[in-house]
Amino acid sequence: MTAHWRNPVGTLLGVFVVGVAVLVALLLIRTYTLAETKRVWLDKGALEAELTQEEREQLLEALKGAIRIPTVSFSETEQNNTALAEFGQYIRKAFPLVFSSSLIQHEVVGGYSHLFTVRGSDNNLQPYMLLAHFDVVPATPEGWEVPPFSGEEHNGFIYGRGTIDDKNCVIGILQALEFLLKRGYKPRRSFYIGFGHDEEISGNYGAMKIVETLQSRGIRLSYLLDEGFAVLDGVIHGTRRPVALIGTTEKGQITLNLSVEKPPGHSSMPPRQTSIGILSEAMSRLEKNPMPNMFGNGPESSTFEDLAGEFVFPLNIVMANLWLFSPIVSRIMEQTPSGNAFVRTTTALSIFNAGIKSNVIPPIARAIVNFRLHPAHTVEEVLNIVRNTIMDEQVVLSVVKAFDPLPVSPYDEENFGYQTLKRTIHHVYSAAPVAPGVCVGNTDSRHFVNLTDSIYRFSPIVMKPEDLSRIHGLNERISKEGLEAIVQFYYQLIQNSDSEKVPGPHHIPEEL
Ligand SMILES: CCCCCCCC/C=C\CCCCCCCC(=O)NCC(=O)O
Ligand SMILES: [Zn+2]
Ligand SMILES: [Zn+2]
Repeated sequence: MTAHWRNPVGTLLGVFVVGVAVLVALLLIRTYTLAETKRVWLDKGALEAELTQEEREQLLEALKGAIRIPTVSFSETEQNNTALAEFGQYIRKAFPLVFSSSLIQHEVVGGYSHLFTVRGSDNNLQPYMLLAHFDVVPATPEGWEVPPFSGEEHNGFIYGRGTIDDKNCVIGILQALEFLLKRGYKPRRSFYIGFGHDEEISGNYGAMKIVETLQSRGIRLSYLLDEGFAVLDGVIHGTRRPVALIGTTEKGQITLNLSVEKPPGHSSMPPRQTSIGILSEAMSRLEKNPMPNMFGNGPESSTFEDLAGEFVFPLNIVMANLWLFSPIVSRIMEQTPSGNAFVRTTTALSIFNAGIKSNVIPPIARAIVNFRLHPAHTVEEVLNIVRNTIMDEQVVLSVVKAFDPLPVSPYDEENFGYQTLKRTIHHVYSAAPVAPGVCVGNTDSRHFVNLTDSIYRFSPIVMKPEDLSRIHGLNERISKEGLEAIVQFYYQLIQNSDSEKVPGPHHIPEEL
C-alpha cells in the first residue's frame, strides 16, 4: 500500500477524477429525473372540426376579407376609425350564426370594440374569456412580396398585416364558434369573447372598456386567453422538436419621450452642438449600455427547467442544472433579439424627430425609447438607470406610458385554465411539450388582472425563427394549414372548457 505522502500528485489527481465523476453523475441523475417528471402526456382532445372543402374556402375568405380592411393604429392618438367601424360590419356578415344565435349577446364597447357573451347551460361553471384584437400596426408596400392589405395568397400562405398579430385569432375564434353552432353545439360553461380595437396603442378605450363592462356586472373569470407566445419551432436553440410556450406573465413597459431644446439660428453659424447632436449622443449612450442581464432572477428559469428534456445532448444537462450553468446560458441567450428579450430589460430607440429646414439650426429634437421590463425590474429602477446613463441635464425626460411587469399566473397541475390550454395544445399540435414563459410583448390581457389571476398569452400558431421578424415587420403571413389549425384549436378549447374538472393525464374527454 503506497503511503499517500510519497505520491501527493497522484492522490490529488485521483481525488479530482473522482470529484468530476461524481459531479457528472449528479448532473445526469438530475437531468433525467427532471425529464421524467416533465414527460409529455398524450390526451385525446374533444371532437375535431372535420372541415368540408367549402368550409375551408369560407375560412380562407373570412381572413382575406379581414386583412383587406386597414384597421391601422397609426399612433397613440390616431386610428383609421372608418376601417374600425367597417370591420364591425364585416364580421356581422361573415359569421351569421354567431350574430343570430339566441345563446349569444353581442355588444359594441368603447365605440369600436366587441364583447360577446356566450351563455352556457351550467351556471355553476365559472366563465372564461377569449381575447384578441383587430387593430394593426402600420405597413407600407416597400419590402412586401404582396401589398400588405391585399390579403393575397402566395405559395400556400395568406399575406398581410394582421395575419399573425392578431386578426388570425379574431377570425379563428369567430370561425370556430360559427362551425360549432352549425354542428348544433351548446356550451355548458359560459364564456366571453372580447375583440379590442386599440391594443397596439394602449387598450385604454377598447379592452379597458370591456373590463369596466364586465366589472360592472360582477364578473370573475376562470381563466383568460389572449395573444402572446406560440408553438416555437426552432426558435429556442437546441430543442429537438417544436415547443409551446404559454405566457404566464408579460414584461413591463416604459415608453419614454426624450427632448432637447436649443435656440434656433442660421445654419451658417452653428453652435458647437445642436439639439440633434445632444439628443443623438444621449440615445447612443442608451443603446451602447444595455440594461443588466437578469437571467435567473425571474420566472424565465422555469421555462428551461421544464423544457430540459427537450434539448439535445449536452444542452439537456445544462438546462437541467441552471444552478451551475446559468451564466453560460444567459450569455448564449443574449446573442439573438428574441433570446435577449428573455434575459433583460430591452431598450429600443424607435422614434427620432428633429429639424424644420436645412438652413435652420433645429430648435427642438424629440425621440421615443421603448423599454420592455424584465420581471425582476420595476419602472422606477429602470428610470434611475436611464437617468444615470444619459447624465445630461439638457435632455428632458417625460414618461408617455409605463407599467411594471405583470403578476405570474398559476400553472400548477390544479389550475383549470392552464391545464385545459395544455391539453388542447397537445391535441392540436401533435403533443408539443408545453412550458410557462415570460411573454416578451405586451397584450390587452394586462387590463384584466382584477377579473382573474389566470391570464395566459398564447396564440395557436407555429412560429419559426424567420417568422419573429414578420411581427410588426415585413411579409407578415400565415399558412393555410396554420389557419385551419387555429380554428381547430379554438374549436377544441371551447369544448374542453366545458369540463368541470381540471384535465389530468388520464382524463376522458367529453364527447360533443
Ligand atoms: C427562450 C427564448 C424564447 C424567446 C421566444 C420569443 C418568441 C416570441 C414569440 C412571439 C412574440 C410575442 C409577441 C407577443 C404579442 C405582442 C402583441 C403586440 O404587438 N402588443 C403590443 C406591444 O407589445 O407593443
Ligand atoms: Zn402587435
Ligand atoms: Zn397583438
